[in-house]
Amino acid sequence: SWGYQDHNGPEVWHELFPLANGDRQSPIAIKSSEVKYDPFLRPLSFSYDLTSPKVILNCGYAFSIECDDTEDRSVLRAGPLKGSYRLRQLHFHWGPTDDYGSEHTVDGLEFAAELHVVHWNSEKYPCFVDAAQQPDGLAIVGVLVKAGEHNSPLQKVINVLDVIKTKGSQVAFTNFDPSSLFPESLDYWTYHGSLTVPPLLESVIWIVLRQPITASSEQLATFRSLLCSAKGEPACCLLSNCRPPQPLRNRHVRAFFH
Ligand SMILES: CC(C)NC[C@H](O)COc1ccc(S(N)(=O)=O)cc1
Ligand SMILES: [Zn+2]
Repeated sequence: SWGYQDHNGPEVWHELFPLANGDRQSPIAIKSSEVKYDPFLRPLSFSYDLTSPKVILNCGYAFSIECDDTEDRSVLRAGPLKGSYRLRQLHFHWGPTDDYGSEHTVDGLEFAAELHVVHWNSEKYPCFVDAAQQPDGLAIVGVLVKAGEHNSPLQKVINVLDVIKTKGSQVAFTNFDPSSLFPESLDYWTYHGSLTVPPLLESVIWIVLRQPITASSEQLATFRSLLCSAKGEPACCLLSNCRPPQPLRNRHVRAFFH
């Protein structure tokens, strides 16, 4: 199936997933000189319940912290959004070295990694899978990660990665506040895009925070020690799981700040 190697990576995803060549694909290259300040955009408002996260899972193409989204306990509101979006999961993308690995880029700058905090429109749709089929179904907060200082809230996540080395493994993971990974400034850019992995559904209101967070080189190296192979298969390290920027086509990026 699809992955991030030459034979099954982003350059060939269109063979199985025609949306790969769609007109609202993600990620994109953000050019700060071409964004438009929108005075009608509001500050982001989120309220996360520490007990929403339940398990951390190696899904083969990343690791994700899966949350209990059976009720509105952890939600994202305001910003560019109409209504309330419920927290579903959070995960990271990274590269083979600290020199690149983010999915969104800013003025040609690639960051070492990128955090995605995934929410779905629980006011309009009954569940994540339905919402993921709708143009306003998902809201994903993207946080750029640059190599630098050790990140202590992130260390809580990194400490369990050795227990979920192989694809399909999972372990309990709770009492965690996803906003502990956010930078101090909630300034953001926003645009309409897609999932950045197959099925590449064009259902995402992207909210990319301007201020990166940091992680140490050692912390970033731990991401790359995860395996995309299952237990008993020949070991294959997940060295990179970032999709390159996609054509902007007929889209504008709006800024909350100016
Ligand atoms: C049935 C489909 C919707 N299943 C989707 C699957 O759970 C993966 O969900 C996701 C969710 C978010 C992202 S990203 N990188 O755009 O934030 C990628 C895949
Ligand atoms: Zn992602």
